[in-house]
Amino acid sequence: MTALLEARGITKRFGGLEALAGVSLSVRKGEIYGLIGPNGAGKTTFFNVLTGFYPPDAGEFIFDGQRLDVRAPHEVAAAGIARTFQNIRLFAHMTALENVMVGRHVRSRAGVLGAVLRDRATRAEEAAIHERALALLKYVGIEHHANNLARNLPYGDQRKLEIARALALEPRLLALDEPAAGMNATETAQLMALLERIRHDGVTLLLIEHDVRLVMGLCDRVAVLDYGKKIAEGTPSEVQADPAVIEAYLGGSIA
Ligand SMILES: Nc1ncnc2c1ncn2[C@@H]1O[C@H](COP(=O)(O)OP(=O)(O)OP(=O)(O)O)[C@@H](O)[C@H]1O
Repeated sequence: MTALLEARGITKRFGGLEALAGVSLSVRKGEIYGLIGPNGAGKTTFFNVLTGFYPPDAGEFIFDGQRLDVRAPHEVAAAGIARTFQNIRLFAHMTALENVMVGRHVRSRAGVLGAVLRDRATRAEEAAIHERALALLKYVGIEHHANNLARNLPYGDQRKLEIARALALEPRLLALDEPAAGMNATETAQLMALLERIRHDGVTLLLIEHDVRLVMGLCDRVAVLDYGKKIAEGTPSEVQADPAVIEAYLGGSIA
């Protein structure tokens, strides 16, 4: 399998703190790749550097064979990478449907002028965006919430809505920061089925997750970060048995 995303020596410092110390890893096309590690290990920082929130102090990302040169978060979306956040970031006062339509507009061709003039081509594009947004809500299983305000959705459904909005960008890589956080067992099981389906439909997944059952049950490979360094990489069972990993998790088993 070829690499979709390669991180080469990614380093990020905050003052004297090295949050990422030369992290290299490679996510293959079509796999579900987990990024795990204790609190403060640098996982979210890795996502933030990947998605243009912070520039790296050293290192580079190669995406689908090309150097990823992003200076702002919207550029990474155009390159084919979408993400969700640890703390849900939805437009709380917009409906579920509108939240997904906003994501979709990044891919629209009408632009600002078209939106102002609202010519026939623009109206046709709007209708298509509306259709597609509805289809995405259905895909993640929350079409019944289309006209409800995002903030009124149950927590697990807000997480699914975030995923629908990210999918509206038609990413080749979907980066999920703790997608199961705050979910109960039923919601987590539904989420796992959804993530499998997304992968099956051709999107590569990179996810940060603390839920061990989800990581072990879903990921093809995982990398373990500890104090900004990659200390292990392999299949979930390989990593689980790695002494350095057990040590990083304070001497306990991570299962
Ligand atoms: N903007 C920032 N300014 C200063 N320090 C930061 C910043 N962002 C992250 N850090 C620090 O970098 C380190 C790595 O943080 P990060 O959030 O990436 O860890 P994490 O592995 O995602 O942890 P968690 O599992 O708790 O979310 C931490 O020590 C954190 O305090």
